[in-house]
Amino acid sequence: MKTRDRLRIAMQKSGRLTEPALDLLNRCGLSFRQSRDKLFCFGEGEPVDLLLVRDDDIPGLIAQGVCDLGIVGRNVLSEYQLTDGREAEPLAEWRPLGFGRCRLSIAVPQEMAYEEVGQLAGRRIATSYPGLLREWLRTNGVDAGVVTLAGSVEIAPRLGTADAICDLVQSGGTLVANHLREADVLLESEAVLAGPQTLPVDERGDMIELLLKRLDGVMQVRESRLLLLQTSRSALEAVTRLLPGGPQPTLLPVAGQPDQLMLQALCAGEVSWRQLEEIKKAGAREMFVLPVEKMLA
Ligand SMILES: Nc1ncnc2c1ncn2[C@@H]1O[C@H](COP(=O)(O)OP(=O)(O)OP(=O)(O)O)[C@@H](O)[C@H]1O
Ligand SMILES: O=P(O)(O)OC[C@H]1O[C@H](OP(=O)(O)OP(=O)(O)O)[C@H](O)[C@@H]1O
Ligand SMILES: [Mg+2]
Repeated sequence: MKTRDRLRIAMQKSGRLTEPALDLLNRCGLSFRQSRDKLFCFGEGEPVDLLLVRDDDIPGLIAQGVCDLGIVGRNVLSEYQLTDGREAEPLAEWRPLGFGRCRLSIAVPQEMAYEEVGQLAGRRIATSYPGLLREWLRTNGVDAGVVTLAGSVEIAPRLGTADAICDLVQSGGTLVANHLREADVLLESEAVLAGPQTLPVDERGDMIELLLKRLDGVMQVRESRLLLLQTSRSALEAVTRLLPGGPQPTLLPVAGQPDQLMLQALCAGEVSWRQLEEIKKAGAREMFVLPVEKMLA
């Protein structure tokens, strides 16, 4: 295949992962002009374009070299490796992306007793993930029937076409609505940045490295908060002891108030109202919690 000089990333055209994936790429400094047919988006600043496709097609497009990277659920990537991509070189999960979190689980009718996986022996399990299900049954030494369905898997037990299902669960609402309960978890999933094991040794490889660095920065600051407060020097020790984890705070003098200090601390996660109230009780005032937009260490 002719090598391309622009990086091409595959992502879901329309679905749960579309918005958060675009948002993440924007935060990495990438912006796109959408083409009229909406299948191809031309990157405006950097030489990075998007291909908008069904999520199921993403691993195959990477394996064929049509795209260099893809944003796809781990569930879809793993299923591909165990089925259509069995013969191909395995793809790599370059980064977990922290959205599209769900799990692939076995669910059984509410009235069915389920203590352990052995009870599935001889039963029929409906799923859209036959590769992952067969692999899990094999590692657990259970011989069960696998009924492959493209969708609406949760209705199969009621229709009598299966005894249990293996499907994605997030809140559990779909299971409850269908009188099913979660019995076992096969896979914890989230959206991942997928790509080949080895990066191309050209400008695209350099661009991928740059993108991974920006992505790491974005992921790091996403949860971070900058805490600003004022404290007297005498209360400094008590206030510092209560600060949420993170690097050492920075202290700045306050003009005209020699006994006062301005403290600036980067916190690894949310700062709750309760934490703020405790820090205030220890002697701090003028407190601000700010989201962090970009960070370059
Ligand atoms: N209820 C959920 N909550 C959170 N993430 C989910 C949920 N269901 C699925 N996901 C994740 O989001 C991915 C995309 O889900 P979506 O329902 O949009 O896919 P789809 O219907 O297969 O779309 P496509 O038309 O692209 O094939 C799933 O593969 C999974 O990784
Ligand atoms: O545990 P829950 O929060 O209910 O989420 C789980 C449901 O979400 C997904 O379906 P989706 O809503 O995308 O519908 P679809 O697969 O029928 O398009 C998945 O296939 C489950 O059915
Ligand atoms: Mg799909």
